[in-house]
Amino acid sequence: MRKFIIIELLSNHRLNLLKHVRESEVNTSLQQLYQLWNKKKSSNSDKVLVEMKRWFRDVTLNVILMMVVGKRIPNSYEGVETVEWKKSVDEFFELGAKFVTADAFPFLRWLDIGGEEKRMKKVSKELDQLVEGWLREHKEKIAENEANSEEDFMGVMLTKLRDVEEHDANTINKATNLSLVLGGEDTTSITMTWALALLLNNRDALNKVQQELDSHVGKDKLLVTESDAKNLVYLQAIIKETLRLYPAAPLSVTHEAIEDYTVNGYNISVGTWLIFNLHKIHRDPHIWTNSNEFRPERFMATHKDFDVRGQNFELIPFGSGRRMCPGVSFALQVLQLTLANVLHWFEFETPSDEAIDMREAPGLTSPKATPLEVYISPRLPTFVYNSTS
Ligand code: HEM
Repeated sequence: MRKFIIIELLSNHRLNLLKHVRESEVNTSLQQLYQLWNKKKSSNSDKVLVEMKRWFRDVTLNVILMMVVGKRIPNSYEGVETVEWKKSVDEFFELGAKFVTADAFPFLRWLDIGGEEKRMKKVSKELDQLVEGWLREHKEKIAENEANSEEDFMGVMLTKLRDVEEHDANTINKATNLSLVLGGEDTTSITMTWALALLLNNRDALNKVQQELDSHVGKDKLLVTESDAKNLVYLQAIIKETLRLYPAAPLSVTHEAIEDYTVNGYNISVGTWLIFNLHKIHRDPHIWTNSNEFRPERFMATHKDFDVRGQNFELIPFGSGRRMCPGVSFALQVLQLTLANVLHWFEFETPSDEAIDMREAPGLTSPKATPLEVYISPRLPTFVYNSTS
């Protein structure tokens, strides 16, 4: 399934073919944000308060949903949540990060202390019903018009799994598409939320990236394209520094040893769970000077040749090796394109010019975590927003 996903969806070749989806979704979301600003601005102030965490989440979800199941969701950053199933997704992540007694003491599992297993079963059912609905719609669409069947990944999978027994084919299709939505949405949008929060606390870096945009793109051009974004080296350094300080999966994904082996002098026996503390590795003071500070410049000087694709073990926000994140290229494209555009289109300010308390974790998706509410105002001349290209 990993190979299939990479070949059919996440390879550089496939991603290039889907460039228009990313550019169009980012453009639509920016237009909506601009319209929101236009509607809410007052005669005494051109600043409008927006919940950017929700905006980042909506744009990421729309890019992924369009590619995977050919769907979009309505905006939620204007106030109320518009899609009921996001609550199930939030609960999924909350439960995934929870310490469950039975993980450490399996013999206590039958007691389900804290009731987490019961909640997990409930969430799993809700998410299954969601993706079941998408699958049903796809089948109905194909029954009406076979020609449209391969417009998105779920459609491609339906064709490829034609010869597999129906119950198994449905399970494989639902599980694969759900794992893509769950694996890609939260991680990518959290990283953008952290990046903006870090930039708001480091105004020099914010000014510098906007200057880079002005010199490479120019204030008379509305949309930053993916080919423009490739040349924004300071923005890329900001993304790496954000992924270093706030890896979206700080403890990565738990691995289980499938055989006995020795690593670095430690004997690991079969069945052992291995949890990678990426947060700690990324802040190792022996590797990173001023390891807790946000210094994107390090990726243009001392760590110029470091990338995040699993080759430099000191920086592995996407993991490394044969189970590393297959969505790395796609995630980097979405991060670069969305951040480049939103920083090009708008000025940002925190309410009452206060620094954001990073311990309050604006990046977390949990409904209890702090939203990232900031003032936005346009930074390009009005005629540019009114132009269509
Ligand atoms: C900033 C964005 C992202 C980060 C930081 C991230 C990070 C990770 C990490 C740390 C792992 C575990 C690697 C390991 O087990 O060693 C992982 C696995 C995975 N990621 Fe991502 N990811 C991101 C975006 C995405 C996207 C956009 C997708 C798909 C559209 C995706 C799909 C997956 C899948 C399917 C796996 C499981 C792979 C396997 O078990 O073989 N991720 N990701």
